[in-house]
Amino acid sequence: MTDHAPFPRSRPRRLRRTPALRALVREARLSADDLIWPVFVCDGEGATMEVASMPGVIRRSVDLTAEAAEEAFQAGIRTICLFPYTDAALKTDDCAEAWNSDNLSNRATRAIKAAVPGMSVMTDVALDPYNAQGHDGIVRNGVIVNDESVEALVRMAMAQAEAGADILGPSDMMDGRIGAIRTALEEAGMQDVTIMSYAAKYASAFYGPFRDATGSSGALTGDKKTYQLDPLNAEEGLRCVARDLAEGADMVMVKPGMPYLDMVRRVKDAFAVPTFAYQVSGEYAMIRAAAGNGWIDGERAMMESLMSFRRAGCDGVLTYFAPEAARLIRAGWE
Ligand SMILES: NCc1[nH]cc(CCC(=O)O)c1CC(=O)O
Repeated sequence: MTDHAPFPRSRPRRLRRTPALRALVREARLSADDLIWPVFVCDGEGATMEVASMPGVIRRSVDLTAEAAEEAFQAGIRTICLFPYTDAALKTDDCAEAWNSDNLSNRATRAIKAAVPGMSVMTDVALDPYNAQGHDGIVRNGVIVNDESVEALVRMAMAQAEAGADILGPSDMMDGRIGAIRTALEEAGMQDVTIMSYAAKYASAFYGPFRDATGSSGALTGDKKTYQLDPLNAEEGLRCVARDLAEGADMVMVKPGMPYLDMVRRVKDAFAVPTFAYQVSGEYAMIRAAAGNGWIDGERAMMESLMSFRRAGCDGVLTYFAPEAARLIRAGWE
């Protein structure tokens, strides 16, 4: 970096004086193209359910999800990510509902692709919505077994790809799943399906409201520390990113978002690949709760948080704020 001239030759405030000058030297931009909207899908028709710990977020039945996708598309959102709220009766130890071609997530994928062909659909590859044990992998005698879980994840991923998913998002953190899914896609002639790997995914308290939203918090026994990363480990996160890229991931993700922006920057600098972050449910809940209490300006805090992802090096962000932020961007937010 070049040294700047000493004061008063250098007066950095010169470039901050007017909106035009500030815009001229702005380094990063936030556009609706950078936003991926995670949505919760529930059973029924014309049905909505509120999520208590995520004010403003609702679960929608498949028909209303397709409608919401259409509206979001009008606002500029071009990728949507599906999470099913699965009936407890469909949760089993073998997680078979995960690869049912007519499960909620696959029905929603087809409905969205039919209603809004230009919308990219991303799906979640992990067994937790379908697992009686609430874990992302199959549990045998209290142990989350890796290789058997990977086989199940491959079946799940293939069902999602067949339903028309554009982006598969393995969020399970089992070893070897990216390679196994990539191989299966190639063998099935579905070589154009993309994979966004949840590569550096940490064992986080910030997922709490999400587990309520998908109904997996009740089922979960214990924690996810044997497969999700230790929050203190940065190098291990980088190794996971390297591994997932070597196995065939097209894009990688860091998760959660705001407490892990250092990881975003390190991943982007080290690998120079499409890099994403997930601003998770707990981050959303914090901003909403503080805003709801009048303690912060919710709109400005939302936009600033999203801009911080871009500054840190993210190509895009998964955020529950996506439609709201897209509308503000449309309206000329600076
Ligand atoms: N495979 C589970 C999954 N996929 C996305 C999230 C969290 C998203 C959020 O908190 O918004 C989780 C939760 C978890 O790992 O327990």
